[in-house]
Amino acid sequence: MSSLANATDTCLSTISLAKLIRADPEIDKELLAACVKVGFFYLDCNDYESNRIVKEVEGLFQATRKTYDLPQDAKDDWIVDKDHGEDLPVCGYKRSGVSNGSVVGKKDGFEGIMVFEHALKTASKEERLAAPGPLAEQRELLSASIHDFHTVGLAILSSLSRALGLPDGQGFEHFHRLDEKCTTALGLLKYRKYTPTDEQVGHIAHTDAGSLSFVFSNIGGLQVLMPGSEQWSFIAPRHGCAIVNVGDSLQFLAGGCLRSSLHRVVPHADQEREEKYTVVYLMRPESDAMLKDPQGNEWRSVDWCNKKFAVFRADLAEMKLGSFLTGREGYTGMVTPKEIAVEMAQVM
Ligand SMILES: O=C(O)CCC(=O)C(=O)O
Ligand SMILES: [Fe+2]
Repeated sequence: MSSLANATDTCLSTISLAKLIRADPEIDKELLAACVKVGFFYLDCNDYESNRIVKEVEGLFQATRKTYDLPQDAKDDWIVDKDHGEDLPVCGYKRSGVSNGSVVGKKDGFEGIMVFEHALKTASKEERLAAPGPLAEQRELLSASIHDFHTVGLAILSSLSRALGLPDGQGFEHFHRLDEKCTTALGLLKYRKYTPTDEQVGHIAHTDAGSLSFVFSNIGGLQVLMPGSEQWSFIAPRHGCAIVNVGDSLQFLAGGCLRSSLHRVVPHADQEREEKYTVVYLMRPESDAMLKDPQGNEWRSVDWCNKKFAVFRADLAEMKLGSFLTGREGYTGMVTPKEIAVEMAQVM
């Protein structure tokens, strides 16, 4: 269906974080337009508080690289392969290749670590953080950056609520109160270097379960299916900018008027030379927030997240049932190895 052969870098709106935090009136309209049309935008963090977030993200990349350089055994100690119960661990790890990937017949090509916001906040300060060494050593950085991302997320949610004219007290931010129990997590991902014979490649096409995702990567590979087309386009990483997207929960809270966009990660020419690392803040509503999907079914926020994870882990036949994964009935948005070969040959 889709062809990588025509894939190009897409052009997204850029929102200034400094203006957003100042609640500049222009921003409300710009942000709403971006979230209605594409559901993806760049958030330029370079102009905010002497680059605080940019520096934090650099620190997180360093800690991520160190963590993935640990021996496999040390990472396996943190494996989590089950639903989010009521009490989340501080940290969970998944190996590469445990789910379906973005290429037909291949498994996923990334290792992932999730650091859960609520568990991190409530963890005993007297004890060492229950996380791999390089992350436990960076507890302050993890806490500070997660706090900053939450603040930025609330500013986006308030801006969208203003732009939509939601009554006072009913804005999206009220479903994301600081300190309430939630499945919000900081994801630290490492994608394998790409070789055509590798059986583990990319990240399957999906919409995000939560409200807002903030993605930072060293190299390309992330693609969005542009609304109203069958064209997948690369979203190039930009220094100091988060690539922000709307997830299912916010789409549901907004009654469908904000777009939870379909995206995936496929090999990019840069990935033949180096591994792709991603730092992603996955902001999700409070666990007890109630959501209504497009079919009118009601979900507790935590149950919607768990449903998505179960689909991620399922075999292909089960994945295709319903529209949980991609928002489209039976659609998996996979590419063929041939399409990748054509794309790579064009770029070289
Ligand atoms: O690694 C990326 O570029 C995207 C990651 C992503 O889509 C996710 O974690 O939900
Ligand atoms: Fe995603």
